[in-house]
Amino acid sequence: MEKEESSSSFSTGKSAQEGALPYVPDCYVIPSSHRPDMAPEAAYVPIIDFGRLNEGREQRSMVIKEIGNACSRLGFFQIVNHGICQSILDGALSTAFDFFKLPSEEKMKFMSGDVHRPVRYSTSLKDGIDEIQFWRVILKHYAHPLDHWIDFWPKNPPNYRENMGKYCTEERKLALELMSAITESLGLGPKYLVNKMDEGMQVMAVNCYPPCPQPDISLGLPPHSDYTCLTIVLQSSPGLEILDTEDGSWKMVPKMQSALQVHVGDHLEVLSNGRYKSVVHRAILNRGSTRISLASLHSLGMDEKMETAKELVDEKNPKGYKESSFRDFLNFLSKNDLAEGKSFIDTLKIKN
Ligand SMILES: O=C(O)CCC(=O)C(=O)O
Ligand SMILES: [Fe+2]
Repeated sequence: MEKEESSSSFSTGKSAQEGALPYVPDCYVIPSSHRPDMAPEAAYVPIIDFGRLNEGREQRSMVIKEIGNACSRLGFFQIVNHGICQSILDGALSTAFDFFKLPSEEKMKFMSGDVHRPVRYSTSLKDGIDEIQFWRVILKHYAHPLDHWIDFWPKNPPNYRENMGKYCTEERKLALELMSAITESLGLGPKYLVNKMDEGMQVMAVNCYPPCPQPDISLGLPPHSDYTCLTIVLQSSPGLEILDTEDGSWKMVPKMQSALQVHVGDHLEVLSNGRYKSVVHRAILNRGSTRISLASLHSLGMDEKMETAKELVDEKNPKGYKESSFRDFLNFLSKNDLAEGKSFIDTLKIKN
């Protein structure tokens, strides 16, 4: 595939080795200022024992406090004892690996650059002509309500729908419980968003980062925050970095067996009137092995506007954000390039 020199601030137009990996983007070199440190410092990430939420009032209120602290300090935490059994986690990761190993024709059936498509396969963020390509392939599909979407998912590998379906169902239950805990931590009560979340969207981003010959000059995913209320991620190996807003450095999220990562998304920042900030993150690469991450993106319904909770607005804390929906984000994404540093949350901020 020939690629024109991109106008993106990241692009140098250098080509990847021909023929090594057929689906890998051509143009993956990023400017030196954005290149990853190959020995990054580890992030100090809170680990929350989720099981304690249901172990009586006292334990619950301690966990809620821990979640609130993690959301306001980092916008990120890991959860253990989350109730999803290991065989479901393993099954989802292994079927994702198998999907990406399929012959290219099979995956190409889902290829699309249209961000509004409910199921799509892509070799970069958008497939636009003017953008830097990142070293990632992705299958994205809607996942809730499951019986509405599952028939659109890949039929191959043969266990994809069953394994990924089980995983998505469990993830969603967990997301609802987490959202209840989060609204409680904001003083809004556990039921504040229950109905809207019940009717909300779940998008599964199945990310695959093949081994990269030059991980020191490229990225799997550029810095971004998710548009969501929250995102829950399962990874096969480390590779996620989060931006430490205190010192402006990138820190590697340590891998913890069976843990799930929770990202505060833009819509939660809006709801909380900025008390909780969406976490800026990126994916780095390695030479040796393919990394898979399953990001389950949870938001309100397609056209349901997320607004700032009026309970969190007062004279000292005026409303800081405009309302927006998932569709508003998709429209933003179709016109803007995240790789150029465009950020959805910036478009929502009200200058007081
Ligand atoms: O690969 C990862 O760990 C991060 C994935 C991610 O940020 C996303 O899909 O939005
Ligand atoms: Fe993300």
